[in-house]
Amino acid sequence: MTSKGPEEEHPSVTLFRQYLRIRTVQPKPDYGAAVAFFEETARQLGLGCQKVEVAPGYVVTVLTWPGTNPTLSSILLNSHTDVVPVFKEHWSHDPFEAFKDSEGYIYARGAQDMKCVSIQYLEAVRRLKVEGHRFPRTIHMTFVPDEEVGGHQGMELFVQRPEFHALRAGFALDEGIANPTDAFTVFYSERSPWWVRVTSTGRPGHASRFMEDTAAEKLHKVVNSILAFREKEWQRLQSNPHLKEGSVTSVNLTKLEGGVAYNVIPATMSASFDFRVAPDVDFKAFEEQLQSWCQAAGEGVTLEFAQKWMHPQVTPTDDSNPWNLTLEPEIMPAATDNRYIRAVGVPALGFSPMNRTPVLLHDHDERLHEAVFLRGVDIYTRLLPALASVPALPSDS
Ligand SMILES: CSCC[C@H](NC=O)C(=O)O
Ligand SMILES: [Zn+2]
Ligand SMILES: [Zn+2]
Repeated sequence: MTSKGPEEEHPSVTLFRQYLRIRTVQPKPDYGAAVAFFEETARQLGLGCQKVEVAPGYVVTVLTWPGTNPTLSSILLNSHTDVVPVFKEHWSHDPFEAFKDSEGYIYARGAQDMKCVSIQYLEAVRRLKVEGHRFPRTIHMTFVPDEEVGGHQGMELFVQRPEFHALRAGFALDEGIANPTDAFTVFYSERSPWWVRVTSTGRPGHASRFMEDTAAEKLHKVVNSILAFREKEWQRLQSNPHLKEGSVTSVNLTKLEGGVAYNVIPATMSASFDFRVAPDVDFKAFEEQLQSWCQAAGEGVTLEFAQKWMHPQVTPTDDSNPWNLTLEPEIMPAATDNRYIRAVGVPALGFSPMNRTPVLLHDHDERLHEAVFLRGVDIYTRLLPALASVPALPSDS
């Protein structure tokens, strides 16, 4: 892959790098600067711009390119504006400088997840508008806050608002994940996040004694049961080449809490788990399984949910592939705002046009090659006319 010198950088790459420099990093994202950036871009592109404050300080920016047939439902292009924190000392370059190396790799938090996609949507629309096109269906681009921490102050609230329903979205696109091969991955469903805290209570006392019924022993049993389940799912994934990561249920032990001193047996200890439940799992039976592992550990072991998504949806896909790209349909291993969009009945796919790219979302040295970025703009420039020209469907009336 070749790249141009800085003096002849493609303007779409320059805009991408400008956006990457806005510090929308959790836990204190500069959302004001991002909203101002999209307002200014809307002005330049001649697009309608609406701001919807879904919670105090949490604004969804909607940029609209009206279609020629207002009776048709619209195409929704969604992207989140926040990015995850960095461990700066592990980066080769400042993650908020959008440094481009001599080969053309752009280093920045958000380069893959998912500031690239936001700018690709905008640049594809810019090109199509400059070329004088109009399409029957309206294209809305939504730029939403808060995805990286669960979307509770972002898309989860937005889909319940009258402003969302007024968009009349008939089909949506949101983020996917890079693919290191020549193929592009398209996500048609997601695993459901269940965040579970198991709390064990037992007899306290002097830690020099063989006390019976301690919180730690019982917690240990539950941890063992859950980690044995993890191993079973891992083996199932490893042994079947047809299964992808999103098709099995994953779990990780992510927190252990409790205790006050070396020589005091604590009365309470807890373990927190991040489960990602595959869409074909019987949720009721799975919850009962969790409960029975707690009961089997002994008295006083309970569980609570900090997050429990119960509406897994699958967006139907068929073999028609108007994009002429090699596509690999998969279930998203992580959770994105697409789950909220699908839950209100809008078919949605997760797609970030990055092939031949290592998966670096949330990682150190997150980066994207400018040529891959620009090819993504080309892809949307071909995809959007196809989507926005789909003739009337039964669901449109
Ligand atoms: C479950 S709410 C958190 C959402 C988050 N999304 C992206 O990484 C995730 O952990 O999948
Ligand atoms: Zn993301
Ligand atoms: Zn993310």
